[in-house]
Amino acid sequence: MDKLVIEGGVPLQGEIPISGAKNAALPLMAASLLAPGRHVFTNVPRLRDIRTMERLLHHMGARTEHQDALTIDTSSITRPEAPYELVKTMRASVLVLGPLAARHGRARVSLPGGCAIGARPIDLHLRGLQAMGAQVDLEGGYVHVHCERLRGTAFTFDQVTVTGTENLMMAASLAEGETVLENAAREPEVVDLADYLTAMGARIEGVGTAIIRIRGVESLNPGTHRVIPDRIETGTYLVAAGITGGRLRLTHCRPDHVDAVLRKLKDAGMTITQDGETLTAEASHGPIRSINATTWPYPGFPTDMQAQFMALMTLGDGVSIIKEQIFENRFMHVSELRRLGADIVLDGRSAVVRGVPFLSGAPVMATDLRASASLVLAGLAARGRTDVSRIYHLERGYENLDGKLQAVGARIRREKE
Ligand SMILES: CC(=O)N[C@H]1[C@@H](OP(=O)(O)OP(=O)(O)OC[C@H]2O[C@@H](n3ccc(=O)[nH]c3=O)[C@H](O)[C@@H]2O)O[C@H](CO)[C@@H](O)[C@@H]1O
Ligand SMILES: C=C(OP(=O)(O)O)C(=O)O
Repeated sequence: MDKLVIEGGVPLQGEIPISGAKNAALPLMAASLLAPGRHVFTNVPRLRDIRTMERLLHHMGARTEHQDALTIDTSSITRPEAPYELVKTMRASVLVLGPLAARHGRARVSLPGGCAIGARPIDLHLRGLQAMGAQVDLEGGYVHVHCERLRGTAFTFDQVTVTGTENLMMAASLAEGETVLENAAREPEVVDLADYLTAMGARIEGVGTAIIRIRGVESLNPGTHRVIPDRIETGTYLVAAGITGGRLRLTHCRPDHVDAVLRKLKDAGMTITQDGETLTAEASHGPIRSINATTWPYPGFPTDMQAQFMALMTLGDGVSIIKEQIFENRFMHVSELRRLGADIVLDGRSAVVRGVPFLSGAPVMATDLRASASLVLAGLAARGRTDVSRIYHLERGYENLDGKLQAVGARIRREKE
């Protein structure tokens, strides 16, 4: 297994191209199950999660090829199931549930189980499918879904759920009649999925708002689609500029998708300018200002940026309170950041971060993707050497992280553990 070795203290300078969004590409890949034939996606990042979704689709009988574009041929889906071995490595596998139920009338999908950031149940996905007429049974750790053609329904989510909204939107696209989803997620990845579904022939209104209306159609056709830029990768590299005292130009991004993050980083003293699809971020000339942040569903501050923002706040000039509202246990980075010298106290769903003058390198490891990213950021700023273990988490979600950082001057390399 590889680890990342970072010699910190270099202000990063240069240009980083932003990749396509993992969390947009995964539901798009699942959507390919809705229409037999050849689906073509461009700007798909090369990541472990994308390969896992490919393996899952192969298991069902699809063929895939990832050259410049990712092509998925779903002409022959013979096994509508998602086995535990694949689902356990990637929760987003649950996104195949809606499309399989809608097109095949049956699905057998392993329950994803808990993970490092919280319990993450899928009860709302299942209740939505039941409301559309599906029979849902849990047996042997698997969800079994059976249905004739799904029926449109009115469904209100108790809680905003991104993949839940995506699953039901896909299912409703082929259902009989109209479905109204209330308290739906408004994330850009949901909008990107709706754009592709619409291109396939689906009739969807209200996407990007809390109420989505879907009028089911008899069948959909495969198409071609470009995946939106990754807003979390964008945010992570913005913090990299701020935490190292550097200046980075991020190209191929969607500045409008990172509004809440930009506001917080500007409040913290960074200068960030926008020119079309490029963001230029420069660290604060004085000390980093400590500011508070609370995570919310989009368009609020994203939970997927909480750990990286906390890394920045460890070097703030005062006290920052960071509140996590989405996941009950998304503070696994705190104990590791402390190993680098950070002063953080947890109080329920809040972290109280007292800025310190500097961080010092140390061996660290993390148990989830964004926590690992926060440790890389802290390591880039720390004095001395930081070894970040278990980088398979990072490989789930960051395309060529070490290569992109090396290109802007970071002293970062892979070594065998
Ligand atoms: C592949 C993907 O897109 N992953 C993202 C997606 O995850 P994911 O879609 O799994 O996260 P959700 O939006 O569903 O989770 C939000 C909250 O709702 C709860 N919940 C969710 C579903 C359900 O049936 N019951 C329930 O109680 C969850 O436990 C959590 O507390 O959105 C999260 C929140 O922005 C991000 O952190 C993840 O990166
Ligand atoms: C939590 C994340 O991913 P997943 O939902 O796939 O676990 C993430 O992208 O930060």
